Amino acid sequence: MTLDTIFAIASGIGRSAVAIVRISGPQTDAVLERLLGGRLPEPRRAVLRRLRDPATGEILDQALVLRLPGPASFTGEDQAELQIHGSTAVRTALLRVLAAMAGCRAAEPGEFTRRAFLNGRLDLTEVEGLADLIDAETEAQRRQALRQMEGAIGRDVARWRDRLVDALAACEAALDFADEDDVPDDVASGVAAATAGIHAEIAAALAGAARGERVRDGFQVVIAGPPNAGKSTLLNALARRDVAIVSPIPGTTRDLIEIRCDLGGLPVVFVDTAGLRESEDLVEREGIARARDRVQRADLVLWLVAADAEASSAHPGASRDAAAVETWIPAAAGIRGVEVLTVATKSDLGQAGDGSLAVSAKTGEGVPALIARVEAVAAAAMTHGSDAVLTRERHRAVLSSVADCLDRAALARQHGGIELLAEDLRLALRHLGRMTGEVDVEEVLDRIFASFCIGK
Ligand SMILES: Nc1nc2c(ncn2[C@@H]2O[C@H](COP(=O)(O)OP(=O)(O)OP(=O)(O)O)[C@@H](O)[C@H]2O)c(=O)[nH]1
Ligand SMILES: [K+]
Ligand SMILES: [Mg+2]
Repeated sequence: MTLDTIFAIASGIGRSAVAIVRISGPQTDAVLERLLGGRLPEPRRAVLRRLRDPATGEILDQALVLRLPGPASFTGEDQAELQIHGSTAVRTALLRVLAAMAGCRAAEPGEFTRRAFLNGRLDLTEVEGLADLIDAETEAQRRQALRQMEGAIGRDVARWRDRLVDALAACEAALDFADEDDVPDDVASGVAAATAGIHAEIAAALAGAARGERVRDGFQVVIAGPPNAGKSTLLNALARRDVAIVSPIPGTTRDLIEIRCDLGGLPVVFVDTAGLRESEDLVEREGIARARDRVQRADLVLWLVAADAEASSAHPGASRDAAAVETWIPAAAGIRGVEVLTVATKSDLGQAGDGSLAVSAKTGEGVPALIARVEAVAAAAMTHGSDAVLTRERHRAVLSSVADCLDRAALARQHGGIELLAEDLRLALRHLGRMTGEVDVEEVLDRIFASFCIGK
């Protein structure tokens, strides 16, 4: 099977001073020869050359040309990179000429990385780390993605794998030599010690998984409270732009509105929600249902109570005293098991209850203090202890299956035979192989590569 040679602009869309065109595949040198009119540059040395349309001889551009022969390239194949001028006209002309060359075609999103994976240059977790690094918006995300791209997960998986393979080999040796089905004592205790050790390490990794996922997806702060508490006004103040509609009419907001922020290098997502109250309006009820759902999945809820709460409260008989309102409303709204920070809004209109943060989105008073509080809570949740290793739900699912197999292996050792024990260890190894992509995972691959941009 001969592979196509693929090409793509790797430097993003739109006009720029310089654009980078990447080429990878068996025809790379032939393509370069034709574009340069003979004489290939030395490997890994940047040279300034003219690019020509081989069909007409017309000069397309001057480019910095880099030839990167495989297998020591990103994809593992012969590769080249052309730094051209980043105008639409130059890009279009070069892409047209490349597309016309035999065996060449435009790359699919993530196709360079897919080839790197298939050629063993990256394992699946490193591919994920690379995808996250390209998407990283904050320092915490950059650090975490870089660690993963450099093989942090792969190294743990390799250690667990080695020890499982040893344990399995001991079982199989015992199977070959024992006359009966019982596990010889010395083999059994050695295998038990190994699997218990691996199990403990996997449990520790799983315990830190939520932290890693939070860094990747952002710490979720949901702004909730009764209608007209000033939720949308606060979101706009945090975003410093007019994201959400504000009005004196209670029940203005229906959709969830998200903004992503960088608080001291940590990714934080603020979500504005529909005011919580009983409503007959079909659309508002749907908005309230979405708000409740989002509140339950929040890392932190900002419960907003207005200084003029009585006027806007949805609850008949609500106390005029803001302090009393704040103590019963989050629980009355069914918020449980989620960290809640009560915020007294519209402080320009009156006195807030004691103990709560007072803000006025109108004057800006108290907003920096609120941001500092949120940042402190987010920092405690995301940077506590050692750096997290697992960063995706996929990792958690794979390692949970491995842990289940090890639990079964422990039972097999006590109650079953060595055959069963060996089978559970084999299964554990198979599951572990899904983590790094050694075991066939086409569906996972398609999902991961589809999220890449073109040219990577
Ligand atoms: N004086 C004053 N008025 C405010 C402040 N924040 C909001 N308001 C006013 O309060 C009213 C309601 O504000 P919104 O931001 O729409 O309130 P909300 O909580 O999003 O309301 P719903 O989306 O309907 O649940 C508007 O008239 C705002 O101008 C504030 O800090 N001070
Ligand atoms: K409103
Ligand atoms: Mg609103």
